[in-house]
Amino acid sequence: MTDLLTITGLRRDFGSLRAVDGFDLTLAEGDRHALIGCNGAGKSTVLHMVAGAVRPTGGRIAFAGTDVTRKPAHRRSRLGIARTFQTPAPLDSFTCLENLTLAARPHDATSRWRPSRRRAALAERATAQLAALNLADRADTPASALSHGQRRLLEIAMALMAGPRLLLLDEPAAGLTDADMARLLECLGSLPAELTVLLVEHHQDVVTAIADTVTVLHNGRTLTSGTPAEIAADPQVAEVYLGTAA
Ligand SMILES: Nc1ncnc2c1ncn2[C@@H]1O[C@H](COP(=O)(O)OP(=O)(O)OP(=O)(O)O)[C@@H](O)[C@H]1O
Repeated sequence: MTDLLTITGLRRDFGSLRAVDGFDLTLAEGDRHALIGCNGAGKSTVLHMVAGAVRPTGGRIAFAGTDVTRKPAHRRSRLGIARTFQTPAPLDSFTCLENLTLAARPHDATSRWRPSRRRAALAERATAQLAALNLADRADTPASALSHGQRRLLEIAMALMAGPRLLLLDEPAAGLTDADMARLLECLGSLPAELTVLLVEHHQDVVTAIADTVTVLHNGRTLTSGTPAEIAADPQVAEVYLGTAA
């Protein structure tokens, strides 16, 4: 497998606070990696820097052989990086189908087609994406009428409409009911094998189900990394979560 994402010495200061302090990570095509750690460890800041929403203070991010450290979010998105947010962000007054076709527009490879053919092709892809996430019966429902769990799934579907190579998921399981969690796990379990996923998540069940490898962040630095089973058995990690680590 070739490396898709290489993060080297990544740093971010907010005033005098060093939120991310020399973070390294390499992901190959198809890797499923989780970032875990206590509140304020720096997980979301790493994700924001990979997405291009927060500018690093130092370090380098390379994606598919291109240095993207200073590239704006929309350029990274065109290169194949898609993300979801801690709070789902679909457009409330638009239907699920409309949200999906809008999400695909900037990445639409059919732009030279006649408008009617183009619309039909996009709608077909969007319908297939909704079906893949068990939302087929919600195609014409406004996003505002969805449950919190369905909005999370819709947001993932929107990210997938861009045809990404790297999917960044920021706490996809936050606030979900058990039933919604089961749907989310099903959805994440059926993502294309070649799609690389970098996940920030507090729910251990989700991390164990999705991730092959895990990095534990503590005070902006990597405390340790390993398989979910290795991390679950690591006493250092337990210390961090119990608040007894330095
Ligand atoms: N825009 C910002 N301005 C100032 N400080 C920030 C900003 N964003 C994050 N921080 C600080 O940086 C540190 C890391 O925050 P971050 O959100 O990355 O942590 P996290 O590990 O994702 O936490 P959580 O699990 O609570 O989401 C925290 O101390 C946070 O308060």
